[in-house]
Amino acid sequence: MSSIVPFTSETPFDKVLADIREKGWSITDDFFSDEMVEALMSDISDLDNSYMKQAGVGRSLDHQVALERRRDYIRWIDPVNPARSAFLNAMGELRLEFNRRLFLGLWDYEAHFARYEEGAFYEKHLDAFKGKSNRVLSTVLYLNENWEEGDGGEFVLFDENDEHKELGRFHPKKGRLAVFLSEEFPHEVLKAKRTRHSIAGWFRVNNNIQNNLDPGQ
Ligand SMILES: O=C(O)CCC(=O)C(=O)O
Ligand SMILES: [Fe+2]
Repeated sequence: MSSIVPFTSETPFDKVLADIREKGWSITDDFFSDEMVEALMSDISDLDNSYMKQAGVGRSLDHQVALERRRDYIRWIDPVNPARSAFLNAMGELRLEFNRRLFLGLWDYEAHFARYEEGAFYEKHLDAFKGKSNRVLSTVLYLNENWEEGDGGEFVLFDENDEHKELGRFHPKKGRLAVFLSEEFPHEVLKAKRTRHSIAGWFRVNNNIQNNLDPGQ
């Protein structure tokens, strides 16, 4: 076990759970302790692009790199050091809370670091298509110190019933956590004007689609 204290609040999950129950999405600042977010940021900052891969779109055999649609570098997270272990454990606790209090039956959680270099973006998309994916809830934790107006890279969330109606634009600022229903909410990442770091993740159910447990992308 690591010695990183993940949360500062005594009741870290309440707001996220209430938001998801009421509207299906949540933006929460300071969900994790500064210590946790800073450990994750220093971890990803040390990763050279050559240890990451150009992200693609589509799953499994349909998977392809599509630079006109997204331009981030990713690295999947395994519990190989204290920061990554603490993060996966904390998200595991959140998973259990979702199951206890909202009966979502979430089976596991997968996540990757993402790096958007200057000029990178991710066009509007859904993280899961109905009946085609095990992804139920998407999460994005932002790691960037001092993100300012003009730095671009906003996360834009759209209405579940009208993909042209914006629900909000959010800076990818340090410690901010976005959570939303993967099949319901279109979203995009606007062009970043400086390097932008985050951790994107998905809580999944075990639908056993085509005898495959949703292979990582
Ligand atoms: O980084 C973000 O704000 C969103 C990333 C995203 O939509 C994804 O990786 O699927
Ligand atoms: Fe997404």
